[in-house]
Amino acid sequence: MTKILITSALPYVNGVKHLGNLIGSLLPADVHARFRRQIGDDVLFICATDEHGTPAELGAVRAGQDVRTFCDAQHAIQADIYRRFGLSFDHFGRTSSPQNSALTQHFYRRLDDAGLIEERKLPQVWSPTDGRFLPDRYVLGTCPHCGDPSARGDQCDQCGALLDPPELIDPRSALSGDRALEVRESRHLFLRQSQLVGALSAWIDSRSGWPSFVVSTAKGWLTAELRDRCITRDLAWGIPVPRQGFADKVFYVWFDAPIGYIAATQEWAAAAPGRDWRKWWWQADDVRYVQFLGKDNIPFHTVSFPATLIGSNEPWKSVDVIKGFHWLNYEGGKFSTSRNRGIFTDQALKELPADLWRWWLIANAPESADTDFNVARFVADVNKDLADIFGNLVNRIVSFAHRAFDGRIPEGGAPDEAEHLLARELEQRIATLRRHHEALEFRAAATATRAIWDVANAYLQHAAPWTAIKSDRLRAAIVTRTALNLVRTCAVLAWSIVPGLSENVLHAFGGEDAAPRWPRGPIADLLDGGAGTAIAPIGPLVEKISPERASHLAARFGP
Ligand SMILES: Nc1ncnc2c1ncn2[C@@H]1O[C@H](COP(=O)(O)OP(=O)(O)OP(=O)(O)O)[C@@H](O)[C@H]1O
Ligand SMILES: [Zn+2]
Repeated sequence: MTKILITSALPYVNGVKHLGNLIGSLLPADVHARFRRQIGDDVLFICATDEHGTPAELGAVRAGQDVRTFCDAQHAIQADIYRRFGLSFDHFGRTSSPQNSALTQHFYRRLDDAGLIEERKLPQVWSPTDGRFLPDRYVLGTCPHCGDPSARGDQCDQCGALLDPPELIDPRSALSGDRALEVRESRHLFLRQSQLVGALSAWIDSRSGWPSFVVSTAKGWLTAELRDRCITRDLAWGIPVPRQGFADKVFYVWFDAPIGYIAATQEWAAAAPGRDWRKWWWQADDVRYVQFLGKDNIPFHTVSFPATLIGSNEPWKSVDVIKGFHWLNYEGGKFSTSRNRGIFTDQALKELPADLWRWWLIANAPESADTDFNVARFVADVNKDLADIFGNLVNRIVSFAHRAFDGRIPEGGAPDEAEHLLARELEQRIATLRRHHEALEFRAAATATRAIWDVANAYLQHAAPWTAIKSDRLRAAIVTRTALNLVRTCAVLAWSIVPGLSENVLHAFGGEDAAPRWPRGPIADLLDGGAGTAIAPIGPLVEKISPERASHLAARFGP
């Protein structure tokens, strides 16, 4: 049994996430966690909302709430959506927890003791009207690189440039619109990442199994002149900086957010007796740690956070594998939260069951390149894969068993050549599927899952128990028994990707396992077993998306 720690990039607290966020981090992490539980590994799957920083403060201002109240509500909204999407976190925490505050201050002290923190004076934008410094997104203005007039102090969404507020042209306050801004000096703390280039390079070289673009992005940051990173901000909302002269400052959100993986594990441990977070994070050489994220998060997880962990000189667990994703784009353009472009997770669930989205996203995960979401393709793929192939398979054999065998797995008859062939083929295909899951190859895992459904359909079509029953009841019995077991096996194998659909099937077979076990032992025995088991009727497993509904989706979410 392997101990597997899985974390997904922390969704920012501000607002409902879109399908791009889902496939770029949360969903593949869930599929992997489920698969690992199925093969009997000891899994801990941790996530949290990332709650500090200026977008949360500004969101609260817009909502007319204090930041804590705003974050409480936003966290609850996201937690509910992820539960309905079937994301099986062991804990979904919050970076605004007391645990994260204590731990972030601990890391700061360790880094300071190691000589890796430096105080510097920085020019910062000050608003006389607001009576405060305006970091990051508190300043709006024109991008100095592309001239876009809607750039924010931390970033230009148009050209992607990372910015500092004083660089903006025609700057104004996001709070009051004040244009009479001044630049004043303010003291800040820097994490001296430049001192750690050697250690970070050696650390990256000691890892394996990362997608090549993750490695090259990480190395790109290390070979380029690695800049020391400012880890404090002139804000009120955030984790206080325990240092003289810093009473009105907090840590920068990107300093405390990844520490939140550990803090959320502490929250998990505090929630029930007998749980020990140290087993996962402290001298945890027996743990395999896999992180899931979208490509813009790579530098923070391959440079900044490891710098914090390594710089602390303590035996913290660092990530073994970083599974990065490219972008899921939407109908030829970008998903955009600020422009409300694309399909958002709450709307998706109002339209269709979670598993339809889960299936398509995993089958089309942007693993090796950016991928486009397109409503027409989505409808066609889901109808074919889930309704025509998987759903039809289940309905045909279960309803036949009810017509011909009283809704039970029939007894009698012996496996013939067709069943032997089927068992051999399945044995190989299950091994292939398992290899893809282990290698974090999600598209290939979906393809291999669908291929098994195809094999099952072909067997059923060819062995045709509805014909056999007219002349040879024993032959019809063995085919029905085989096909029912095959359907159950298909459901078990697909569970990590489409847990809701699979559980509908497994419950009909009387299965109640929290995580249905991956097939063990000879497949031939599995296919021949279970005689006498009653199977509850299953209605249509997947309702096909009708042309009317497809037009509605296209009209609502089209380009
Ligand atoms: N279009 C996308 N495709 C794949 N992954 C994405 C996409 N957009 C964001 N992500 C990933 O989603 C995760 C959560 O991101 P976060 O909540 O911080 O939103 P974000 O990066 O600000 O995205 P946006 O600005 O589009 O809302 C991150 O790992 C990020 O890389
Ligand atoms: Zn720009």
